[in-house]
Amino acid sequence: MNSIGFDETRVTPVPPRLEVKNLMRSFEGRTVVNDISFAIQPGQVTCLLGPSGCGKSTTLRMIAGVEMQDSGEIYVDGALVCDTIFRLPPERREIGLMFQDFALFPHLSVADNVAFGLTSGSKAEKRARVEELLERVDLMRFIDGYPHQLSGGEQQRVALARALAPKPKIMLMDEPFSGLDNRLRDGIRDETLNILKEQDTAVLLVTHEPEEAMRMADEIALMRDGRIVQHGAPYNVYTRPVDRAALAFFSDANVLHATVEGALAQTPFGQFLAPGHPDGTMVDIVFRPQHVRIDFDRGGTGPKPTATDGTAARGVVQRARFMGNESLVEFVMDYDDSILRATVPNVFLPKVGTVMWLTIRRDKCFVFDA
Ligand SMILES: Nc1ncnc2c1ncn2[C@@H]1O[C@H](COP(=O)(O)OP(=O)(O)OP(=O)(O)O)[C@@H](O)[C@H]1O
Repeated sequence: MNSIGFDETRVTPVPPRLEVKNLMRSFEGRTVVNDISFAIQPGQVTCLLGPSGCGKSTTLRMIAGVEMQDSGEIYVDGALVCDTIFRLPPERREIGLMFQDFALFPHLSVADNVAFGLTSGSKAEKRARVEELLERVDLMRFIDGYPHQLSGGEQQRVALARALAPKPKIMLMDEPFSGLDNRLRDGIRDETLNILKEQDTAVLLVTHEPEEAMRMADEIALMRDGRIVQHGAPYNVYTRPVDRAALAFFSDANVLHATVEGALAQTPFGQFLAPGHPDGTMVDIVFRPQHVRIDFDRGGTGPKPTATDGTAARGVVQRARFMGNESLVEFVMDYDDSILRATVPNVFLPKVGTVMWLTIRRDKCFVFDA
């Protein structure tokens, strides 16, 4: 009982719109989806992000009902949709699908394509729903046209309208924007997201592109070898990676190798705290190129050591490239001839062979078991 006499323990929690529990799937003795669990709320976008072959599409196909799991359960609004005994057919799951090849029916008009999934309602009601959706995706002028008369982006918007027509509770999207050219993609991504949020649809988006996941997701589930290795808000997944591979999936990564002595790792950039790593173990100190600071050589010395940046180490410019918003400078380091990369905002293109001193932002480094 709380202070206003309300018994919070008797409130039934609202179940997630989509919940999957312990999904498993093997092909020919190889486990490709390994104990996947997650939940998505209405209006929330979760991205399954991972390299090719890690099991993203298989997970999505099991939720859609076109692939059967070996074990595990799928729930929609708290109701069981599929386990190893019970299986609701795909068309009764109230799930919409969008894929890269959005496969509109070429012989059907735009209106008939959008109406395709509408099974109930009178002819007039169906027509009204089609018009409402085509208005929403700004394609009313094409209502009587055919797919071949539309650009890739317009076809994609028709596919979205078609998927939304039966008012699905959940939208499953498998790399839906990868067939579009860059100029179109950002606009269509944002517009699609606005519409799905507006309709309170729970969205599961599969992608192998970190930028797409960061741009679209409320939550990212990072997958590797059939497992979710990290799950959280994009900011947390990016800034607190669980391991070196998770960090390197989002950006270029520099690595220093060191051995731990007395909970400290000694490196050419000074000491790093390595709590929890026993003495004698090898660790990788990993950091992104944007967290490397560059200083000019001052008669054979670099900047003085500081608590935040540690000791400077000397390197020689091997390559410098202008990348648009930033410049990428590659150094061969004096201490072991390894390569370190630094990015600098705007234009900074030092000549090959220039001697410089590098320091690393200590608070942006991660110490992982090697
Ligand atoms: N029907 C099948 N029979 C045999 N192996 C399969 C089958 N479907 C998928 N696989 C294998 O399962 C693994 C995971 O495939 P899946 O399509 O889920 O990966 P993905 O992460 O979506 O990759 P991509 O981004 O390339 O589509 C792959 O190695 C694939 O070859």
